[in-house]
Amino acid sequence: MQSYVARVKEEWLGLIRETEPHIHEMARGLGEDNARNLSEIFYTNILTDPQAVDFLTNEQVETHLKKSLVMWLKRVLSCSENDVDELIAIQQHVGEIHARIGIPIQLVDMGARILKRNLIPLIIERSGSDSDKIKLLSFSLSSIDLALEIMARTFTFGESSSMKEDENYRIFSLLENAEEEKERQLGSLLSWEMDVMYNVMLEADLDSIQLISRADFGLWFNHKGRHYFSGIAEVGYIAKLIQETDQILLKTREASRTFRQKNLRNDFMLQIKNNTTQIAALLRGLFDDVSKHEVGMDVLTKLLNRRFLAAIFKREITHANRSGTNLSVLLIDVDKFKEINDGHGHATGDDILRKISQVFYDNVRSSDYVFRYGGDEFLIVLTEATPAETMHIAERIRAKATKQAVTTPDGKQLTTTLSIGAAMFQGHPDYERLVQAADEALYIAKRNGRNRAEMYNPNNKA
Ligand SMILES: Nc1nc2c(ncn2[C@@H]2O[C@H](COP(=O)(O)OP(=O)(O)OP(=O)(O)O)[C@@H](O)[C@H]2O)c(=O)[nH]1
Repeated sequence: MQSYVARVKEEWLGLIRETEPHIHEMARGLGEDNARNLSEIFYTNILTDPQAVDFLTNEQVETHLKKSLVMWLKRVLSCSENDVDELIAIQQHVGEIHARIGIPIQLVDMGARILKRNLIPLIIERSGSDSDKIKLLSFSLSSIDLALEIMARTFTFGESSSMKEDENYRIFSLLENAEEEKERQLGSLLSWEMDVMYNVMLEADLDSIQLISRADFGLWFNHKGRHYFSGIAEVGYIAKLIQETDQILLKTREASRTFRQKNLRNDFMLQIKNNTTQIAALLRGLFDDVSKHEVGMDVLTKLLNRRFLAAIFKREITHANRSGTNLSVLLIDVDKFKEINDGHGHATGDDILRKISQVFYDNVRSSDYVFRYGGDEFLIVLTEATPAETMHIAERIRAKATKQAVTTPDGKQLTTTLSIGAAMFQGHPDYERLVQAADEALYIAKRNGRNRAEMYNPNNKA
């Protein structure tokens, strides 16, 4: 990304330098005179697309987005050498937001097309010589393309990492049923082994024995298992054993179509048994060792790791928008936690974090999500709770947490308090807005004396 930014900056500077000053003036005028109108046309068109409606509400468009597009157009068209760094940063920021919200790239492409198509007649209509108009057209379209390209680059960059987190979350959810999955796969491996044994004992044709890589277990392992546990050495050993087992089977098949010789039969069965036993042991180890926290849980508190925030919010925001149900967050901070650490040691601090994490966990429903957000900060996503219910849960958590005592190294009982900021989802597709609102409410809770919960109120700014 870094080298791309350096390259694109040079290109943008080149475009500005090679454009004559009076064309710059014309472009600035073009933006000043038409940005508002273009923004109207842009959103009228975009909102006819059902895909766009999932991401944009009319209210957002009216209150924020139209204005932002006006600003964007004016800035891109009047860009001077001194503005390039800032403009690149803006495009990257917008690209990041698009990725976070999960706007489909084809929607962005459609928007670009609408803008350019509507810009061309406006240039033709302007006063000036034909040659100047061609230069203006070239400068305007190139500037817009540069801006959109940076946006798209950042978008794809962000998208691929957010897709990775989606995938991690999927794997994490799957491993929540690890016990079940383990038993199923061990069963599947055993069933293949039994199949081989029966065939051998019945002196059946060896061709009727399926290769392990083609059997249910092998297919599961190659398509799913190896990805669930990717990066762990045992995965490689299992893959090798599967290959080796197939080799044994193929070689024996060649040597003898049936097992008339008893010693050949015994050798073969022993080798197969030996390999499947090893595979089973390795697989059992993999499932047992990869405890949840390594995949998605915070090690200390066993709560969700914040890297799943985006994946979970994306799903829950889509759900809330589609079904019109409530979505809310609580941002929780332990009061004066530094004093606890400093006064009683880090281990006591850790004990407190563990205890209150349990309170969070015990006081939300199973459809809610509890994240460790930072050191002594926690974030709870509440599904389908009204503002009153959200505050009720916040209050219950606050009250219960104050009753949690831990024993300090000098034998004293130590309790703590929490400050909580709550916010209700208002329809903005970018979850960071919601978290920011909760953060403002948390700030107010701290300012109003700590050990309290506050609901975000746009009229009561921090
Ligand atoms: N024991 C322990 N401490 C941690 C952990 N992570 C972060 N911290 C500490 O948490 C403290 C957080 O303190 P601050 O956020 O500065 O504020 P505070 O003392 O809670 O004060 P207020 O938030 O203003 O009430 C810092 O001292 C961190 O070192 C952890 O995993 N274990």
